[in-house]
Amino acid sequence: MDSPTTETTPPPPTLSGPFVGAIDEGTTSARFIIFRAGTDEIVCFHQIEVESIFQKEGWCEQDPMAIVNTVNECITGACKKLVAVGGKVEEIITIGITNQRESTVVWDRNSGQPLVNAIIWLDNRTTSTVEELLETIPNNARNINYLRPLCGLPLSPYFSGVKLRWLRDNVPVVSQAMEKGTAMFGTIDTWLMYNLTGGKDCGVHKTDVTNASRTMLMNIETLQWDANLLKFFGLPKTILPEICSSSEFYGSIAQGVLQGIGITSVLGDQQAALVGQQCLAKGQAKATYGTGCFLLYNTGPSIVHSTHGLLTTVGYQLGRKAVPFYALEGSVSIAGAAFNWLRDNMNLIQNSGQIETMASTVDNSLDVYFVPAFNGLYAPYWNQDARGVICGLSEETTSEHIVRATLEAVCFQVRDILDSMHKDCKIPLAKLMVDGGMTVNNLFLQLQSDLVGIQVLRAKIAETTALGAAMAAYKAVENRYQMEAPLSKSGPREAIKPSISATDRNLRYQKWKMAIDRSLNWETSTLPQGEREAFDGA
Ligand SMILES: Nc1ncnc2c1ncn2[C@@H]1O[C@H](COP(=O)(O)OP(=O)(O)O)[C@@H](O)[C@H]1O
Ligand SMILES: O=P(O)(O)OC[C@H](O)CO
Repeated sequence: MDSPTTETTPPPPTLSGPFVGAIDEGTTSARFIIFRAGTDEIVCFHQIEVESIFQKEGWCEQDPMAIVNTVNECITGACKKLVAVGGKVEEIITIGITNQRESTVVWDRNSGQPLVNAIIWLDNRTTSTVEELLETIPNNARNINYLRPLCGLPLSPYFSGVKLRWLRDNVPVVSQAMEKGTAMFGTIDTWLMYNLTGGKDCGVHKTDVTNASRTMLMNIETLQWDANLLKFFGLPKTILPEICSSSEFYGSIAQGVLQGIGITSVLGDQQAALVGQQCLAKGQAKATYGTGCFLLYNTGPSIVHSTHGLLTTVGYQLGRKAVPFYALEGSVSIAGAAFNWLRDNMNLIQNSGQIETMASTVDNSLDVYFVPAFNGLYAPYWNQDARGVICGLSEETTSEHIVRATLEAVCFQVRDILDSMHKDCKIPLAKLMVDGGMTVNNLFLQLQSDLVGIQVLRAKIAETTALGAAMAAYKAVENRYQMEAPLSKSGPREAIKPSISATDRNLRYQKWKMAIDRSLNWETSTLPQGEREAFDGA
């Protein structure tokens, strides 16, 4: 007789660790991504958009508590997904943080509550602060590069020190707290870490060298807060976090699903992408295309001071005793953000999925050039008074041409930066590693390769920023981990090669430069004297 069969439910799936988590708090969205440790394999992730608040023209803020709550929701969401695919949260051995840089938070030491909304890096309210600071430069020099030898950066509304000075001058609750010693300052990494490690009760107040290098307050050589820079900006040292390396133990998570797990890396998002792209040797470069676009060129342990409008920044320092690696950076403030504008303000597109389809229906941009200098132009121009222009419109121009010209605008801005990098470093780049939200767009990558005339190599995973933070976090807990070793078994990166002639490329670039000329100094431009008088008299 056959033995009776018993109905059994299949065992739940199992997925063994160890895992490493990475918080990626970007300008547009926050995400928590869980990787299999030491690889680029994403086990699961959870992503939520973060709302920006535009109170006045040129202002851009976010609610600091909303940032913390969104990150906590992402952590909870991703951990649930981990369990659903058979993994165990206890096997997450460590986590890293990567973040939108320069965005500035000030909070109260006693309550742990923010004193104002976070001023986001894109925010342009501080143009007048820059003007006032320029007036204080000796010999009436008004030189935006005056502080470069100390901090590697030009004076610009972009950086946290300028935003902090604006808060000191314009928000009494902040200036009073600074005077009383109850104010605490942090970029988004610091604010998140403070909250994750216990807030007002026991939250740690730390940052890493990459984020600190974007404040204009850190000395680029000593990697410590600089007394002369603090004096220039009129800011007290008591508000500043402790500067640490990018890969070490910062503190443990105080509550929630990850309670007790250590935070062992912090990197600004662009530096994290440099690590995630494994651009770990001098001479390697990457471009990340998200809200903005940022090209980082690894200059190894040497500090290269740009004479062509690039920034000198810390690339990473992977351990307390590790040698810091530096980078030259070309920053473009409006890249993917130009498509948000086409969608939200112009109604030219409904979603980002349409961009490639629309731009592909036309063979070229019909000589339309779009300079999206909404908040001035960053590298290499550093012209805070530039404003956006669209040139070359004709009766034949359609939405499709404008969408295509918007893609090309990002490509031309990258050409501007590559030209500066070539001048500063002398060696032309043979290829460019690319990543970020815009790189899902195949047409865009072809245009990028065509308009700069070099090979473009698409990253194997889109989340290189989070990957860089995960790699640095794992390095802090696993001595044997080699960051240069292959991360995955999948084949080589996809290479996109130029398909237009150098003559065509250069002609189009000259037209771009003409469009740039029309956008520069727009905000402060006035009519020539004679014409103004005629107008006033009319
Ligand atoms: N297919 C696409 N073509 C062009 N741009 C895109 C496409 N998909 C997304 N984007 C742009 O990429 C940006 C989002 O990229 P992401 O890397 O997530 O940004 P961030 O890290 O700044 O939050 C948005 O500004 C969006 O407009
Ligand atoms: O939000 P992203 O990815 O465009 O990055 C923002 C930069 O860190 C600003 O410097």
